[in-house]
Amino acid sequence: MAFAQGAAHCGAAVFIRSRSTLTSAQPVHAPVVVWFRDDLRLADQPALAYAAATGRPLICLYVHDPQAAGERPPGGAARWWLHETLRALDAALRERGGRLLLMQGPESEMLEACVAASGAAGVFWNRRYGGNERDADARLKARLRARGLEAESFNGTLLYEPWTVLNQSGESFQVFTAWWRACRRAGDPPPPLPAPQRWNFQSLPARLTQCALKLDDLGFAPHKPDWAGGLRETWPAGEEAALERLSAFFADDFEAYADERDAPGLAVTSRLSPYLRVGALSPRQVYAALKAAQHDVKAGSPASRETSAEKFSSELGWREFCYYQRYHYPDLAQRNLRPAFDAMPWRRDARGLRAWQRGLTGYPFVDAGMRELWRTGWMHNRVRMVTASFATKHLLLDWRAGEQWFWDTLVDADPASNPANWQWVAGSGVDAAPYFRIFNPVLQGQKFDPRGAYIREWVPELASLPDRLIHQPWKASQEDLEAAGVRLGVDYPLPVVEHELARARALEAFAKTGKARGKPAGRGQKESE
Ligand SMILES: Cc1cc2nc3c(=O)[nH]c(=O)nc-3n(C[C@H](O)[C@H](O)[C@H](O)COP(=O)(O)OP(=O)(O)OC[C@H]3O[C@@H](n4cnc5c(N)ncnc54)[C@H](O)[C@@H]3O)c2cc1C
Repeated sequence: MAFAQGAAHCGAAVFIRSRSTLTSAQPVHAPVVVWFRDDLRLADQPALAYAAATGRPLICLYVHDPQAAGERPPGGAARWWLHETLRALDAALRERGGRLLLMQGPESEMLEACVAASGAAGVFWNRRYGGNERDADARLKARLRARGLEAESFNGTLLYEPWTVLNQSGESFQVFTAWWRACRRAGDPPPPLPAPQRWNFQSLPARLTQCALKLDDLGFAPHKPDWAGGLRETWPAGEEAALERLSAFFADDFEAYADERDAPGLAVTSRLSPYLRVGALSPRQVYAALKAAQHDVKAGSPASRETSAEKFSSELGWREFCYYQRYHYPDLAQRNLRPAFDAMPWRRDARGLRAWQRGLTGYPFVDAGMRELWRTGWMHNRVRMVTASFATKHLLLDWRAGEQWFWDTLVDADPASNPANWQWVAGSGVDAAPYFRIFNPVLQGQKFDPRGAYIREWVPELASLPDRLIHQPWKASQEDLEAAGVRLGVDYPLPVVEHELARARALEAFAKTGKARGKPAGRGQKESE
């Protein structure tokens, strides 16, 4: 903490000393600043491409602001992932003769300090979509422009800007299918931009290097204890790793995607979400790869390619729709989008919450998911739905409690996709699953993991149970349990709640919310900065 304060102070001092240079005309050799945020890559990075095209020397900046624009700071797993991705970006820039300048402190103060100390002629960034972030970016852009600097923002995160797709009344869409159809009618997004061919970096003045931090100083990586072993084994970081994952998915798994994407034990989904989250990869790059695969005869039969392409592009669509919601409902992570849910009698159940978090609910499919999450920082989508349903319906926990746990433990924890999906599962969101659709965790497991491969991997204490019992060990006879070496209630818990009772309790609670189904109230349509 002392270090952070020191860095902030250092930045402010530089800013004040150099303020006068900002008002004069910028000399031709003045550098430009690329402010990296959720776009930690070199290719299809519109702000970087624009900056490089000016021909001016580049300063590549990343600012860690623990309270960035009043938004929620990243959770533990996301911080580790950010650390690794920043390291990879810095290495990529160094290979090209530059570096990533790291600063810590209030972000607009740090940015203006960087501008002042370097005499920069312009600042370029890709947009963010949180309400506070957009307001902060708009203010910053106005301040920089008022001082005669060029300040420009770009779309580096989405296929379709959220204010461009509205219904016939000029309002935001509430239903995914109608919204996605409208997006598709708008045509394909532009193709991805290549990484700059020529690199010209500004050598950093001493005033700036004094304020620069080392990556380890940000404190993103765990030390004592180092709990990130499972994350490290699972996720190679950076743009190169992201592009490899992208190619591997389309070469190996794409054809099976439509049929097998719901089976967590088969691992055919792309696993691109962590890379998309930090922008090591852009959605336009993914979309372009999808289009190429659709026409690639090596990617399977035409029919399977078509259905896989349809499914996969609609999943990318869901990502976009989550951002659309974040844009139109800036308090997506805090407020029930359907006000009727304000009357929901959520339970305060610390024991239940803890059992769920630790993967000890007694429902093997749920527990496998929660343990996969804890170990790898990721969970398969089907299992995310089942575990979130279990938390909000079987345990009647407020969706915000579950969302917060995912926020802390997911490497892909996303300010749009996480709350939007939690509200979808809970029933409180836009175009949400009806609350009365309550997943049966046993049937879900039997359907999507029929041989129990996924459970055997993540709940090894049950590995020797036969397939017919692995989803419901409480139905096993004493003989079966002994043969499998399981002592129920000792090696593995009995269910924390009985399914039918939990279901009835959830429906009764839901009835208390009344039938009111108000239209979610959003904020006006205004472009992002
Ligand atoms: C309760 C819950 C919480 C979630 N939290 C997050 C989160 O914090 N961050 C996150 O990226 N995703 C989240 N998701 C969505 C989804 O589970 C993940 O995006 C997906 O599992 C990532 O795996 P993949 O890359 O292999 O997906 P694929 O099936 O290969 O899909 C390709 C891409 O499409 C996007 N996508 C797929 N499904 C969804 C979806 N339902 N919503 C939004 N985008 C989607 C992702 O960017 C994904 O990488 C959540 C889902 C649920 C049910």
